[in-house]
Amino acid sequence: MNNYRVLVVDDEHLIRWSLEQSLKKQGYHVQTVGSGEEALDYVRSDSPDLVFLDIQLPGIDGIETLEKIKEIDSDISVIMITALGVLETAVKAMQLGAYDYINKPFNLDELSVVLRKALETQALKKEVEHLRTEKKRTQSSSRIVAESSHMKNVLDMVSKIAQSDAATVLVQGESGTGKELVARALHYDSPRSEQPFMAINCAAVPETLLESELMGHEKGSFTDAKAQKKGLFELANGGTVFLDEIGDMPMGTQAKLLRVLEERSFRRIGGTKDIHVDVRIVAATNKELLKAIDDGTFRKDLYYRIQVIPIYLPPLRERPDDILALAHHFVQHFNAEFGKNVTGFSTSAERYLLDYDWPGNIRELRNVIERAIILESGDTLKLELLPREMLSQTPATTNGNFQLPPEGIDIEVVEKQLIQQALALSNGNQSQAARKLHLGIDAFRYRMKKFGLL
Ligand SMILES: Nc1ncnc2c1ncn2[C@@H]1O[C@H](COP(=O)(O)OP(=O)(O)OP(=O)(O)O)[C@@H](O)[C@H]1O
Repeated sequence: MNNYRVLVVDDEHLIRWSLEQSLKKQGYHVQTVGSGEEALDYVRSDSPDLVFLDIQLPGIDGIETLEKIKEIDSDISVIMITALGVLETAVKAMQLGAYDYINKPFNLDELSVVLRKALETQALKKEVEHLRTEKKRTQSSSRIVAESSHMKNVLDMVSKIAQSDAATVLVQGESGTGKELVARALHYDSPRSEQPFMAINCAAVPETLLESELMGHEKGSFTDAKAQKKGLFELANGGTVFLDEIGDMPMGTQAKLLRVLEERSFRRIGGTKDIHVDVRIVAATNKELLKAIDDGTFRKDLYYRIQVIPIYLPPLRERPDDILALAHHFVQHFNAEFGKNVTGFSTSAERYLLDYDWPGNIRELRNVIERAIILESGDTLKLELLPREMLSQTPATTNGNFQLPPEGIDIEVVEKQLIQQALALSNGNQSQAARKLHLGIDAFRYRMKKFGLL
C-alpha cells in the first residue's frame, strides 16, 4: 500500500470498477463516485491527491467539476477522461489546470504511467515550495536576533525600508555587527525577493576586475575579455546588489557607480549601448566615510547619493541586552550542526560573556560559541571553554563581581596596575587616586613606594 488517495469520477459503472481494481492492485487507496456533485463532496471531506475525472457526467459536467475542485484545493492533480474526438474540451480542461487527459477506451498501463508522473510532479512542486519558504525563512530578518531596543528599532526600520521604493541604502557599523545580514533582509523581505541578491566585496577584488564584475564587458574590450560578460548590475536586474566595504572602492569605480546611481544605466566595458537596470543598491562600510572624504579617498557626491537612507548597527558592547539572546541563538544553531545538546551556560560563563567588550562583535561571539560547543560534552557551557584571551582581557568589573580567571592571576601585578590606573584617572592626584581604591593616603603611598611609583 502507498499513501496516495485517488478518486475516480465516472458515470459508467464498468470504468469505475476496472479502474478501481487496477489502482488497488498498484497499492493506491481508491474511492469511486458517479457524478460531479458527489466528487466535490468527497474532495471537500477527504482531500484526495489525485482525481480521474470524466468530462461527460450527468448533472454538473467534468469541466465545471474541475473548476470547483481547483477552487477547493489547487494542489490536487486532475487527469481528465475524455471520449475520442473531443480534443477541444480536453485542451480547455488543461487550461483550467488539469494535469493531463487520457482517451477512452484507455490502456491501463498507459494510465498508470500518467498517474505516476502526475504524483511525482506534485511531490516535486511541494518540495520546491518547501525549499522556497525555508530559504526565505533562513535568509530574511526572522533570523536576526534583536532583544535590545537599539536592534528592535533597527529591525523596524529595515522592514519599512525593505517594503519601500528606496533605491539606495547605506548600512554602517563595525566589522561583524551584522551589516550583510541586514542587507539580505532588505532584499528577502522586499517585493524583490524572488529576483537575485548579488553581493560583492569591494575591498577583496582588484580595481581592474571590480569594474568588470559590476558592469560586465564586451568581448575583446581588454586582453582577458575572451567573451562577453554580464556584470552584477545586469545579473541582479529586478533584485538587489550588495556592495560590501564600499569605503574601499577605488575612486575610478566610484565615479562609474555614481553614474549608475544617478541614471540607473551604464555601459559594459568596451560597450556602446546604454543598459538600463532596476536594482536596489545596498552599500555597507565599517569606515568613517566623512573622514575618507577628508582624506581624499571617497567622493563627496557619491557619499551624499548613498547616505539618503542610512542604517547604523551599533557595536555589540553598546547593546548588551542582545548578548545572551545571540549566544543562545548560536548554541541552538551549533547544537544542530554538531549533534550536541547544550541547553545553557554556567553562571560564571554567562557573566564573562556579558562583561567582555566584543571587539569582533557578533562574528566573534558566534566563533566563541562554535568553539565551546565543539569542546563541550555536557549540557552546560562552562567558563573553561571560553577562549583564554577573552578571559584575561575581561575587566575586573564592579565591586564584588570580580571573577578570577581559571588560570589565576599575579596579585602583585594587578595591584600595581590598579594603582597606576587610579593615578592616571586622577591626573596624578594621589588623594583622589587613593579614594578611588578606598585606601587611606598613607596606605596608598606605601603601595606606590612598594611598586617603585614614588
Ligand atoms: N542580529 C543578529 N542575529 C543573528 N546573527 C547575527 C546577527 N548579527 C550578525 N549575525 C551573524 O554574525 C556574523 C557576522 O555578521 P555579518 O557578516 O552580517 O557582519 P558584517 O557587519 O557584514 O561584517 P563585515 O563588516 O566584517 O563584513 C554572521 O554569521 C551573521 O549571521
